[in-house]
Amino acid sequence: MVLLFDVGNTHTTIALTRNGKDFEKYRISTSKYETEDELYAFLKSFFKDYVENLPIVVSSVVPSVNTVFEYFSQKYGNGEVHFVKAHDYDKIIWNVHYPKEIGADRVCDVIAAKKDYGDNCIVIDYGTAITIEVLRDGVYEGGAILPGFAMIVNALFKGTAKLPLVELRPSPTFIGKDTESNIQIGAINATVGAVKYVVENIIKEFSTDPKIIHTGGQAIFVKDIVAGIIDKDLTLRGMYYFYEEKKNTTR
Ligand SMILES: Nc1ncnc2c1ncn2[C@@H]1O[C@H](COP(=O)(O)OP(=O)(O)O)[C@@H](O)[C@H]1O
Ligand SMILES: CC(C)(COP(=O)(O)O)[C@@H](O)C(=O)NCCC(=O)O
Ligand SMILES: [K+]
Repeated sequence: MVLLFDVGNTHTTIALTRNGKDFEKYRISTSKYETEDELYAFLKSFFKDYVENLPIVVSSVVPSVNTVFEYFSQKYGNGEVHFVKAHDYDKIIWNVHYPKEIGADRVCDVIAAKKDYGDNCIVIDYGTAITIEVLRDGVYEGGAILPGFAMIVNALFKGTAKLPLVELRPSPTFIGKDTESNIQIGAINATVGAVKYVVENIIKEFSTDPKIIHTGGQAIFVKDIVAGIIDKDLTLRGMYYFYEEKKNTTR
């Protein structure tokens, strides 16, 4: 058994798995824990199974909480904590200027895409920010970062006197008849359009058609709009594969 912590800027997904395929998972706000005891209290309220004395894997894009996992591992784990980093995974060539700066969530998405979908993939992860990963002939070539849907809605809310926060869902029409639909078109429909535009231009750089995989908490918004498949557990599987590789290379 291994405990996975996928720490994003909005949510932390906590998952227990023994095989990297089946996950018992729970989602908490990343802002809701600051100590290992608070984190442990969440786990004890969620998991019926024994979660003590386990190795933990952390994919974190929020450096300020990383020490919580060090303490957690010492006090409640088996002392083994693996932080996902591109430069600690040499089964993929990270063909970018600074591999160390690639977000851990992006690293996990790429590791899982390569293992589960092959050497030519484009992965889009819809969260606080929207990330796009390019895996071409088995090499990670980089990608793009866009503001997440909620970030755009929040920016319009904070940057204006009258615009409200609206429900995060695409508008069924492209001519808004009220403020809410006007904002949804601009923040969600238009952002999906931006993703489609970037992906179309990335595909031109491939000699073979890449697989398109959508993941992240808000991937559901592109269902039936953007080609490709939705794979909710991609990041978690990437974390597990990272852990497996770390265990194999340290034997
Ligand atoms: N069970 C859920 N409860 C609340 N929000 C959810 C849930 N599932 C998906 N979401 C959506 O996922 C978003 C967070 O996506 P996520 O990929 O976890 O972001 P990040 O990794 O940047 O923290 C939330 O803002 C919400 O819109
Ligand atoms: C782009 C991100 C903020 C996305 O994180 P998330 O939306 O999951 O909170 C994260 O991948 C990150 O902090 N990346 C570091 C910069 C880079 O990947 O180039
Ligand atoms: K993410």
